[in-house]
Amino acid sequence: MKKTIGFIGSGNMGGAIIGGLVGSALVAPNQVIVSSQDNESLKALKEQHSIRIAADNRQVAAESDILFLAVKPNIYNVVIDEIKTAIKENVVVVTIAAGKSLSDIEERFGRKVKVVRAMPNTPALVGEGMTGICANEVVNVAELTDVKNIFDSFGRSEMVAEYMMDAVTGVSGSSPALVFMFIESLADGAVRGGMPRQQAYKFAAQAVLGSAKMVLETGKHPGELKDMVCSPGGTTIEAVAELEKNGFRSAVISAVQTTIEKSIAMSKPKEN
Ligand SMILES: NC(=O)C1=CN([C@@H]2O[C@H](COP(=O)(O)OP(=O)(O)OC[C@H]3O[C@@H](n4cnc5c(N)ncnc54)[C@H](OP(=O)(O)O)[C@@H]3O)[C@@H](O)[C@H]2O)C=CC1
Ligand SMILES: O=C(O)[C@@H]1CCC=N1
Repeated sequence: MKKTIGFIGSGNMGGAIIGGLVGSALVAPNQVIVSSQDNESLKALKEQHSIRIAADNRQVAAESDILFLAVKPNIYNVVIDEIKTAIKENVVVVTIAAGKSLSDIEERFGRKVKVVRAMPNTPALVGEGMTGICANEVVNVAELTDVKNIFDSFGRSEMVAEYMMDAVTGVSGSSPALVFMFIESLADGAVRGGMPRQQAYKFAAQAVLGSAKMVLETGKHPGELKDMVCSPGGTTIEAVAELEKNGFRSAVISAVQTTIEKSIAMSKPKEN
């Protein structure tokens, strides 16, 4: 890809996308330009990935063909107000903010800019991201393909209707936090059984990684894969019964539902 890819914001998600993108070799490091308020993270990104650091947000806006807004949702309006007179005529703006709709972004720019709305996740950093994507009608097929290729370069992505973006936020945007809690809990259980902690994290994480791969690669229903682990009268069914007793599935469903509700609440208009 010959385009310049810009990032405003170099925090957890911006940093993960930059790391994944540069690692994938889809673009050369000097095609990536970043600005942020956080000089420490900019320095670290430059040292690690040899990308270009801009003097300010307007420089990134002026040079980018594809411009990622990777700041917190409550900073979007400030950043858009700052850059809206600096962007290139045909720039594709990519928003990754929870609860920011395509029309929120268009309205703030005050004109029909090309906008792609994406919900990625931090596993992008290790090439295993999952991203839901939608776009407004002025983004053409070639532009959308370029943006999708960026997300595909560090994992998987799928086009979804915009109304599904709140569910995407729950099931893959936020869910890594829940999975990390699950891994931590599995490891705590193993530590309780006498395993050294670092070793327990490795065993737990590899079990989760392998289980996820089985879902993706066998195409079998997760319930069938669970049944394959549960020997009659064995150890696993004891754990399954214990989790059911404690409302595990219901707790996870409610947790995802709360992220969806929060994402919807965040999209309600507020001034800043
Ligand atoms: N974290 C995640 O897992 C995911 C996050 N997202 C979305 O990504 C976006 C960023 O989240 P996340 O990376 O976690 O947040 P972070 O706070 O980690 O990163 C935001 C970055 O923007 C910088 N920043 C703040 N104000 C400005 C400004 N005016 N101009 C330029 N840079 C600025 C921050 O600097 P400083 O730290 O100095 O304030 C920081 O580097 C959010 O909109 C979020 O909804 C989407 C999917 C997953
Ligand atoms: O917690 C958040 O709001 C962001 C969006 C999805 C993951 N992190």
